Amino acid sequence: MSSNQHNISSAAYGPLWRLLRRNLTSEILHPSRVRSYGPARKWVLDILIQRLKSDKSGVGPTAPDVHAVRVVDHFQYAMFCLLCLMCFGERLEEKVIERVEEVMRDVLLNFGRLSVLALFPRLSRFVFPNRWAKLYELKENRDRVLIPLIRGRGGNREGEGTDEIIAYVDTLVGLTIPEDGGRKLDEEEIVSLCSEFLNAGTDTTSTALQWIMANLVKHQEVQDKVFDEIQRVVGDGEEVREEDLQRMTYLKAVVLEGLRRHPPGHFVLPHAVAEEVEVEGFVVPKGASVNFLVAEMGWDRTVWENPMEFKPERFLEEGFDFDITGSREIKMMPFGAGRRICPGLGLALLHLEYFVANLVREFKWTAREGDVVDLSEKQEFTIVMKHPLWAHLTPRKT
Ligand code: HEM
Repeated sequence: MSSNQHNISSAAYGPLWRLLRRNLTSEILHPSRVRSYGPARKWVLDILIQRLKSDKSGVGPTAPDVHAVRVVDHFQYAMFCLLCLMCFGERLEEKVIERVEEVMRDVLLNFGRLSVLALFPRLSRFVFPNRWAKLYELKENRDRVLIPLIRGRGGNREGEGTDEIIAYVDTLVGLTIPEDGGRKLDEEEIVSLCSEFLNAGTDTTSTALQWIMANLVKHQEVQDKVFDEIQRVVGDGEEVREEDLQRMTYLKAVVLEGLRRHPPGHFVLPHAVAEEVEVEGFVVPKGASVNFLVAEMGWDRTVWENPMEFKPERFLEEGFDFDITGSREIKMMPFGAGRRICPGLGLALLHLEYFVANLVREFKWTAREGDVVDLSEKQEFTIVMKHPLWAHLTPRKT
């Protein structure tokens, strides 16, 4: 994630940022609200399973009954669907979702190239006119697809108390800013916050999901244990539901191990130092930009035994009360730590546990014939698999 995508919320850590963060965490990411999105999760799960089943791209002539699927695009689509629903409150048509996804992806893919414009706005207009043109084009495309969705919603909150979903957009349209004369957010600000919501939660979660599933393909014994736990807890139920996940400690350990071994971001967002401070003899001046080696922390040999191994059991050893928020101690911090910690942490963990459990319940995941799962990394918006996962998906229920 990058600071520029958070142009409102991270522009200044001040009253507006606090207001927006409180709105997001209490209105949308609060556990009770997240629970109300349960039917949406099931809807998206069904879409995902359907897409995985009907993807014939890997079926060879010798194995027509077994699917080998390149899973990453399906994961991304599923996470995006779910966040679109939370953002705009509607089960949008597939075509609309694809269009929104396309423009948002374009923004992400160009991000690295365009971030220099924010550093030297005046000079860069002469040096990089084409990049400025691209920036305006991206913004126009984004506005063209997001503004109708925002206006269509109308920002009413009448759904509260009924079955209708409260969407992030509704909460933003209803927001007033006391410190700024009680004004409302303008449309541009709302577009920007919706983009942040969609971007921050899609790639991070789908990347983590891919890494975890890759490890379950590579380590069949871990996948078997996840499946045994599902059978024990859910039996023949229709779906592993949010409430079932609370009783699945091995699954939780698998997700944590995935985030430790393959954090989607190797750094947090850049942070500016508010006051000059001395840390272990080093003076860090006011205004300096600092960051944290997130991945290195999770791989630290002085903290973790055989850190490069995928071994979920390590999280079970002490009775499973691992603190991923870093409020007691910091052994890993895939979501950051402190007041800027990822506000989507709870939602992300829920989505990862929910999809891993249901995907393992639906299919046995094995490597594509002749393939070895390659865990090399590549830097994109997040740290992705250099060679995306292809897996044979054998339905467990016949
Ligand atoms: C596995 C999934 C995810 C990971 C690993 C992750 C990680 C992070 C990290 C490292 C940060 C920066 C923290 C810092 O600067 O100290 C962050 C910020 C943020 N994340 Fe997440 N995130 C994930 C999912 C989500 C989801 C699902 C959402 C919401 C829908 C979300 C919303 C945000 C927002 C809005 C920020 C910016 C917060 C601010 O400006 O203070 N993230 N995330």
